[in-house]
Amino acid sequence: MKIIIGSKNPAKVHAVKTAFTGENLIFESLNVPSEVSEQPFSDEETIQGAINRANHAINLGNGDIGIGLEGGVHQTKHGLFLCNWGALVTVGMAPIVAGGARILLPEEIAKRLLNGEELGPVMDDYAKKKNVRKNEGAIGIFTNGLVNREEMFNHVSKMLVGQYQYKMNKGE
Ligand SMILES: O=P(O)(O)OP(=O)(O)OP(=O)(O)OC[C@H]1O[C@@H](n2cnc3c(O)ncnc32)[C@H](O)[C@@H]1O
Repeated sequence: MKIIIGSKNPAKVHAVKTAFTGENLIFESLNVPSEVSEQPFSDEETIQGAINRANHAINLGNGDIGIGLEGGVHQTKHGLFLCNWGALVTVGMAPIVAGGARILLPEEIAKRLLNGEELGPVMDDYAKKKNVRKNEGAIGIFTNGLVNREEMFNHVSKMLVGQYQYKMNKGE
């Protein structure tokens, strides 16, 4: 089975690879467009980005399964939350979607995003590190390393694969 991952971000690629079990699995990772804003600003937009990435991945890579993972933020009356979504697409099935754990972003980060900055560079600046988005992620920084981005996306990926297996077993 050929699984195409719609990103070359190592935190995402490792997260997907370790979510699948079984034999004869071939993985390929491709940079594909999300066709949403560089910084998605709602659950709706972030889900759409994940689905778009999954669709582009399966088509471009000529795979059996396409996976898209997308990071964004979502405004609530309690503040701006980090949100992450994943989508799995395969022929003959509606897209399967799953969401990741979410945490409230500090006010100083939220302000910068509301002023149009992107979370990736803002996190590097805030944490005085390079490529936070490819490593522990904002979730890793703000949970003191207890939950990192790969782990969070691995949970999302397992929820995608598990739902896919359930539907396949039921013959849906
Ligand atoms: O290489 P790709 O797959 O594009 O990965 P990405 O991290 O750049 O892209 P996402 O679409 O997942 O995230 C959208 C934006 O939010 C940033 N972002 C999202 N979650 C983040 C996190 O946990 N830590 C740091 N930046 C994050 C990210 O860097 C982008 O600027």
